Amino acid sequence: MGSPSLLTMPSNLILHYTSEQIFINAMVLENGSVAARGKQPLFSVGVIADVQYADIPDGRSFLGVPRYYRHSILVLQRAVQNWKSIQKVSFAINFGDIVDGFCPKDQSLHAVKKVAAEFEKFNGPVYHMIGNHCLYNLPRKELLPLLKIPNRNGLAYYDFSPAPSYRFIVLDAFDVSAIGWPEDHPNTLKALNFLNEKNPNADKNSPAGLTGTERRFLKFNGSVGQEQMEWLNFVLREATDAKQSVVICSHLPLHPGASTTAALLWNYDEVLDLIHRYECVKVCLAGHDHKGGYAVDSHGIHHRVLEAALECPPGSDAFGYLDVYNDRISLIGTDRMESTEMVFDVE
Ligand SMILES: Nc1ccn([C@@H]2O[C@H](COP(=O)(O)O)[C@@H](O)[C@H]2O)c(=O)n1
Ligand SMILES: O=P(O)(O)OC[C@H](O)CO
Repeated sequence: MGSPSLLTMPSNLILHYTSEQIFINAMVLENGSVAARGKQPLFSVGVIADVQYADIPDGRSFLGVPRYYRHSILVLQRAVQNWKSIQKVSFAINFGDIVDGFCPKDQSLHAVKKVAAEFEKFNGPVYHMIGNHCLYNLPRKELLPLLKIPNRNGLAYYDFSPAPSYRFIVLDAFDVSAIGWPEDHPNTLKALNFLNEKNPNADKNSPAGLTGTERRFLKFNGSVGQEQMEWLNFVLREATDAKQSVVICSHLPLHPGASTTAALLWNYDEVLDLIHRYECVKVCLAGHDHKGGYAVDSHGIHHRVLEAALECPPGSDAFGYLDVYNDRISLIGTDRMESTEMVFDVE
């Protein structure tokens, strides 16, 4: 990138420009002072959710919403091209469910590798998280190395700091879950006991008879276990001490205002209680609830659930990128992914 130059044009606008980009950076007010305007982001991040690729004919969700299993990888390809064309996008986050549960099991490994290879065409790091559909296809011990997901004893939670003033936390929403662990694993047994207690239906994926937020007690969801909660508390304290703003990423949504109740993390309430003890969390991003959603909670935290790539009719798209500033994160969506401006207070 060339070194920035200063122009004045017209008389009250100050432009910084480089050979690659021109942006309005400040405006001279009538009293002669200079107001910051249209600042450059600290960094930008590509985002996509629920690709759910499978080499099978189009289908529908249980509720009848069309799903385009072969087209979704084309959406991912266009997302990667888009992120590559925007030079400021320095890394990307995939919000889980890269391959669909209907993928024939003898093709699972090939399908996961094929989607992972598309992400690798991006010229920067890609941070993945696991979703229920990933776990229908491959056990954790195969999946995590393929997606290069950092893990502790198979638990896929981690954090990273792309700039001194920011910390990203990736949760493992299927920590206590009836999918993905061996049948006799303590977390499988804990999850099955929990579902038996909370969901009276023979099909534990059915929310029939459950009301309000109880509808989340479904087998295709999961929860953050105790060890992960302790880690989350530790990272939030560290981020607070370092005066960092935190973005939490999870396949399962954390707030009922931003998601259908049937898609929520089982213990979303406990996670919210914990993050509300701190002031560092500014934005929570998720996938899983394909139609997408947005809400600001009682503590001013923005919850944005991303629209799914899987449900894009051929030729349409759902991906985006985040422009990250000190006091706001702008999601710039393409096509079916809505743009969202998330403004927050910083100390
Ligand atoms: N209202 C619903 C929604 C879902 N199910 C069950 O969940 C499975 C997965 O649903 P999809 O959203 O992926 O189509 C589905 O096969 C049903 O078993 C349900 O029972 N009631
Ligand atoms: O991505 P799926 O197929 O697990 O569906 C999740 C549901 O849409 C959540 O409401």
